[in-house]
Amino acid sequence: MSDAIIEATKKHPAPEGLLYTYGTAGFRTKAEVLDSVLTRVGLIAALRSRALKGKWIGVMITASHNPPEDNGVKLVEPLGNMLKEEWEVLSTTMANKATPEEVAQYYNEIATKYKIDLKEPARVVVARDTRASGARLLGCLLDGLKGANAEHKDFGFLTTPQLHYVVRCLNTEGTSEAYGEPTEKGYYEKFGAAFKNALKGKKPQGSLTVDGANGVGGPKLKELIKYLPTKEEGGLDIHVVNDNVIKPESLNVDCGADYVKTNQRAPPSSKVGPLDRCCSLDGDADRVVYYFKDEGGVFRLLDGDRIATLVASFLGKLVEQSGLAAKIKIGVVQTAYANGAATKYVQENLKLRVDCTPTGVKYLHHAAETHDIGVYFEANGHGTVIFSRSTTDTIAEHEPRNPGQKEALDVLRSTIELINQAVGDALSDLLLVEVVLAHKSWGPQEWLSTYTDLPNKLSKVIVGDRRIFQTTDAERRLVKPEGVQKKIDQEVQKVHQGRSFARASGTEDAVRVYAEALTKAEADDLARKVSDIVKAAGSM
Ligand SMILES: CC(=O)N[C@H]1[C@@H](OP(=O)(O)O)O[C@H](CO)[C@@H](O)[C@@H]1O
Ligand SMILES: [Mg+2]
Repeated sequence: MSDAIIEATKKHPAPEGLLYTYGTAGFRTKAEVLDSVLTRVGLIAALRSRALKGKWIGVMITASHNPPEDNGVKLVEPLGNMLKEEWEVLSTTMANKATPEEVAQYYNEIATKYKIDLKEPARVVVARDTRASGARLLGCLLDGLKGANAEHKDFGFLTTPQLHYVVRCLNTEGTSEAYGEPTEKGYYEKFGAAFKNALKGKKPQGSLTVDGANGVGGPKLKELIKYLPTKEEGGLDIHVVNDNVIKPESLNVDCGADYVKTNQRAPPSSKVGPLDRCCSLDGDADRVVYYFKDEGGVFRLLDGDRIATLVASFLGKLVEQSGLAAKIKIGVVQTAYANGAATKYVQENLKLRVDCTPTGVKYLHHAAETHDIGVYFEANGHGTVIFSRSTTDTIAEHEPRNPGQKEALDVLRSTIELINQAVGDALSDLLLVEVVLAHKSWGPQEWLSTYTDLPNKLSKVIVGDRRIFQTTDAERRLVKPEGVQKKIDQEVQKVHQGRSFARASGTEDAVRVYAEALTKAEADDLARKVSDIVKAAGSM
């Protein structure tokens, strides 16, 4: 075995002087320096599968919303969750081993430490987004899998959530927890049918224009549309734009969820009329944000916070109408980037509990698991809803007492089917939003009117070493460098309804500064002041 591993690793030598980290979203950097990482990720995936007695492990090659020249890779656990943290550390160490011999030695060390039987089968399922470098990197990964004598299935192009779906299906096939058919077609069939059932005869109003960020989401959505009821059948009128995957250099350029959320504007190519619903996916279709032009022609954003509040209120009502309010409690999980107005709305109007976690889906997902129904979304549009096992059982077994309860219960059950519980999924999320809007007979303006966002600003500050910025309280306060938080507090107090925090990014070499206040001018000014404080502290 060691010889095969040495051979595979030799084919893709690690560039000198680079340090790789398995961060919040796996390994992610310029594609040209990722070959060696992919081969080693293949080895880790094989070990992880063997450690779990041959369960299927997923490997997704993507750099999400990053520019076209970047790429990345992340591992998926058997039920579609993010990689266990302990294994993130092993992956980082493996990626940074200098020589093929050291790689092979470390492979064996991991096997010894975790008592992994190297004769166990290893099963790995692979997919990628539409980046030009994907094919080459896939080759590097397959070399690693071959070196570790792992069996693999290559699904070609998939969205990240589709891969998570397939992994979960493969590992639950034939059990009482079976999630669906472990194929791309199975995904479309499952979510297509759930959409139709969850609509329950309600007809979506108007049309929806979906910006595919020129990534894998566009063509996959077009495929999904074939499984949805047509407009004539009472379905949704969907238009897909920015779906040019033939030109991978256009990926995420002047389009996509990150562009819209960060710039707080529609893609320049957008041509829709007032009150037309639009949404943008990111490069691997695990994020979605909605927006529209109001009657005065002003751009209005409906971000992840909005999706969370919309969905939480809908589910809350269904639970109540089904007669289950006493048994099932809903919680909402946010990060510090959630708009203060959204947090207040959930607590005061929806009367639901809000938890705040550090940035990164794994933290949100984990916190959401403590609720009967956990609704979690990052403000940037990444999120989903998860139902505890006992909640799913309660809903499945509940006997409705009257036609009203039955009606609500039917919708609730189909809605559960419509949600990709493995991971935040832009395609499933957008169908969910459409179902909720159809049931409420709401257009985007009604959705927007639920509360008013506080004006806000997100900035990036480049510093010498971002690791000196250490936080507490779900990243809302700095503990180091000393004295910096006090200076931030002083600035926050000077503006109306001010809130601001600074934290080191987990995916970029920068410190992010967020500020919100009663007026846009105050929010911008606060962001500038706090950025100056961070810059000064970072250059000491
Ligand atoms: C403010 C922001 O949007 N941060 C993003 C970004 O994390 P940073 O650690 O802030 O770089 O990338 C993460 C991975 O995609 C995503 O989970 C998170 O929401
Ligand atoms: Mg993404």
